[in-house]
Amino acid sequence: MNLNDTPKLVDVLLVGYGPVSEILAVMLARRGHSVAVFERWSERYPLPRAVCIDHEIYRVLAAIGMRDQLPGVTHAAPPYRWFNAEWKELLAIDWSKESISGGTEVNFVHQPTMEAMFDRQARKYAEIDINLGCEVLSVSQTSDYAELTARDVASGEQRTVRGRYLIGADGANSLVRQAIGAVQEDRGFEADWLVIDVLPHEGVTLDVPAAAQYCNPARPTTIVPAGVSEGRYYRRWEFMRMPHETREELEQEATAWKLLSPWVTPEQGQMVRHKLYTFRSLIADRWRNGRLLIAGDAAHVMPPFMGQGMCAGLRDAWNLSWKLDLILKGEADDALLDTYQQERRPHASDVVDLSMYLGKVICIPDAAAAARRDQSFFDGSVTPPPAFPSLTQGMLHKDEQGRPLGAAGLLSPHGTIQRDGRSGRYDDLTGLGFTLVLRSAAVLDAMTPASCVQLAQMGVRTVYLAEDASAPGAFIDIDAKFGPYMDQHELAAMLVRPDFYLYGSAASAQQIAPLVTALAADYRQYALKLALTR
Ligand SMILES: O=C(O)/C=C/c1cccc(O)c1
Repeated sequence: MNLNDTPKLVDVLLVGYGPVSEILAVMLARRGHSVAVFERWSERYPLPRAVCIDHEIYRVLAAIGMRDQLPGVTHAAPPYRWFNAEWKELLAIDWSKESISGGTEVNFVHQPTMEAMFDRQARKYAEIDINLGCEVLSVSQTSDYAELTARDVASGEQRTVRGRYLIGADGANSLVRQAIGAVQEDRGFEADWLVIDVLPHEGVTLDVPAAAQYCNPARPTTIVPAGVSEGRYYRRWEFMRMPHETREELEQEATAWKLLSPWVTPEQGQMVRHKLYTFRSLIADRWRNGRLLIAGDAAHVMPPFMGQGMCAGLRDAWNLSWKLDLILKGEADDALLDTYQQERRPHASDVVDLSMYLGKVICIPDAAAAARRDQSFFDGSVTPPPAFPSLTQGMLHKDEQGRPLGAAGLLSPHGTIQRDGRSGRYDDLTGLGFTLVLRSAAVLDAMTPASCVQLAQMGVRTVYLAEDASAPGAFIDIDAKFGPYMDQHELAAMLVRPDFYLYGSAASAQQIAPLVTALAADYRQYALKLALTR
């Protein structure tokens, strides 16, 4: 394009090309929407940052076309254990246990390898126009479009592009966040840590804890896997900067090897990176202004101890994608996008708090304070960590005070099923729209004809658990993911949204009619015409 062309109009402009942007581009393109991405750097960021994806994100990535690639770039997490200076366990988070989505709670990834996979996926779509080496200089909007001006870093040439929406996934120093007038709320966590990744030499097995926080006040230390690439398993260490140390001292390669020496030596492995990061806790007060939105680190930054930094950003993308899809197709009102911040901000905020809780456990460089912490864990007087959040606001079945009713806002389960003579993952066999999942055929039989008609008009499919999957809508819960979940939450029915969260639930067949009526009211409020089919 040269300078004098009329600015091109695409569906969505994306600023930044990290994992959130890559995945959002794929999510939109696979629904046929045009996307233009602008990224200042012409090379991918070479250093791994995140190392974790949780079960929900694994399910999302599988659902958007990467199911077959994921096993090659992830590995199951071991239990995540927290120790004091004497290696007595303070806290254990079982990341290895079976999750409601199937597979372990957490998987470890080598971020550059996973991002290369995301990039390959994005480049399969003609709908995605990737502009690397193009720095976004300014962002603006009118009532009809969003606009950005970008400068080709190599040639200096500038161009202006328009999109119906513009998403800033442009990192912690987001230009788009400034453009929407958002202010970062600082939750007050700040600590410098040296982050080191090591690739053990071939054939070397290191004698190190599988995944641990070593809460030694003399040197708080993280020891975790760092993913797999081409069959080689990486490891990560993180060392907190002590009050008497300078950042420069800590960042020396010699210092890094000295800190690693109890665990690994140059004879055993290659140090592939070492970099000092300041872990902080920030959340933007505003995630949307008209056609401009932010996602990922632009909207929230958290300490890494819960492994949720990238997951939170990918959740933003997933939440945005089904709403943007409907709006861009003319099947929902733009007001649906208001539910993005309503849903994602409180969730991300709780994850920031949870990450800070963990950060405050380990970031104690004072021996007396650490002894008090240890004692509080041993005598049980410690405040337990907050629970992992669900959705609490937005497009959910709520009471008159705006509180979620029943199981509304929980993440739904996922598993292997049999349906229509085929066995496979539920998402692959059932599709991704609004779906009413019933506990049994008896619940289906007890539904009112009016509810069945309303559901059909809204494009909501109905499926039910059965012993025999020959009837339409019947499926066999092969690995017992759905039945036990529904029994645990006492659900006769759960109404699942396109992003796998429960819009609402019914404890009995009789409660399905008000649930369906509530969904119909939300359909009217957001002018939803038809639910997604795939
Ligand atoms: O994936 C991330 O962003 C961070 C992962 C992680 C996991 C465990 C301990 C840490 O300090 C970081």
